[in-house]
Amino acid sequence: MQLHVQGLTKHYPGVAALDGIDLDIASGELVALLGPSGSGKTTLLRVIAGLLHADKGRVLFSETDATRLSLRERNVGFVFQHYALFRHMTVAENIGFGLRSRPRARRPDKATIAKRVQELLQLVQLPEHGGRYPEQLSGGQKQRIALARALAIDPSVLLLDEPFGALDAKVRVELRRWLRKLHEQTGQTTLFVTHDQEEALELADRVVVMRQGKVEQVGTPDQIYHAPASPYVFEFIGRANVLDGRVEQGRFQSGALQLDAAGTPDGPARLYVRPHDLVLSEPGSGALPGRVRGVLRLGGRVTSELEIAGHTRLLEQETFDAGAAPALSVGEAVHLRPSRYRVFAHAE
Ligand SMILES: Nc1ncnc2c1ncn2[C@@H]1O[C@H](COP(=O)(O)OP(=O)(O)OP(=O)(O)O)[C@@H](O)[C@H]1O
Repeated sequence: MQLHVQGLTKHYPGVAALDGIDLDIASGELVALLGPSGSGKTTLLRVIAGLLHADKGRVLFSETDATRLSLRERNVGFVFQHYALFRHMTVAENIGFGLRSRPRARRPDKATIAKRVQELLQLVQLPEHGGRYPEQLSGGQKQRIALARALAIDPSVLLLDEPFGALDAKVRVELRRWLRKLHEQTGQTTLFVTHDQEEALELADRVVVMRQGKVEQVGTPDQIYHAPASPYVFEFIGRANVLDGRVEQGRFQSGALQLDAAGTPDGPARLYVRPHDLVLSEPGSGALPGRVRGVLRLGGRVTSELEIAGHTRLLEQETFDAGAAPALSVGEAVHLRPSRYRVFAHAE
């Protein structure tokens, strides 16, 4: 099932939670909605689910206009961070709930429901847990059961709102890999809300970066990370070194540094470089002279904090291979060049 969102707008007093959102999700895609707190992720998910009505705009499931349909009619599956399982029901009863509560004409018989529940328990890799009660499960197991419950109704789309947000870091990482595998098995069109960049980049086919009720960029994890469309995306997605300068006739200049910046208009500009895209180079090659302020080793990663001469900003250099890391020492003079970078015009 495809999902289309057209011109969705939702205002609360003094805030545009959604400000003209357009989005097209292909059938079978796993898309992450990524943005800081308050950017409108949950509001968008709730409007798609039919839990909340937008002021303007449309939601379509393939060709069907779902804008006026109720939650039940939309037949979406959702899992929220705190959408607890029914405590008084066993795991199996929880999973079968959506099917049991269908109108009589569309309700499968008991044996069919039991078979479907068992299939789903297998799918979420908890085949022996059907008779347990939610309180007898770990946090991660509860969310896997919540996912099984959401899948039981063969939903048109699966909507997940920070489903692993309440779990500790190690379990989160395990579950996100598990979810990716599960998605490959089910092929279910899925929209996944997170404010964790790593989670979005690792899990999703495409990432939608949101900012103040608007879509800032849509792209594959690679595009979002390596070709961010704006300074906002660059700084939100990973670590960034920022250097002020100017673009003149398609070249970015900052002190001795000169780089190609074709496509960026002449005038004040900013250079954005990921810490691992900064490399040591020979002096006199138009590279930036700097001095080592500190060296931090964390496992196999060495992060060097460098002060660039003539600039107050600190740049960092890191390598993931400690063995190959140049042995920088504090106070040492170095020269640096970005191997990969983006230049954006910057209003002074
Ligand atoms: N019921 C409401 N009444 C008033 N303002 C609201 C309401 N719900 C959301 N908002 C506002 O709308 C904006 C978007 O909120 P939303 O919960 O969608 O953001 P979010 O990106 O999901 O944030 P978080 O990651 O913190 O959940 C915020 O500024 C929020 O304060």
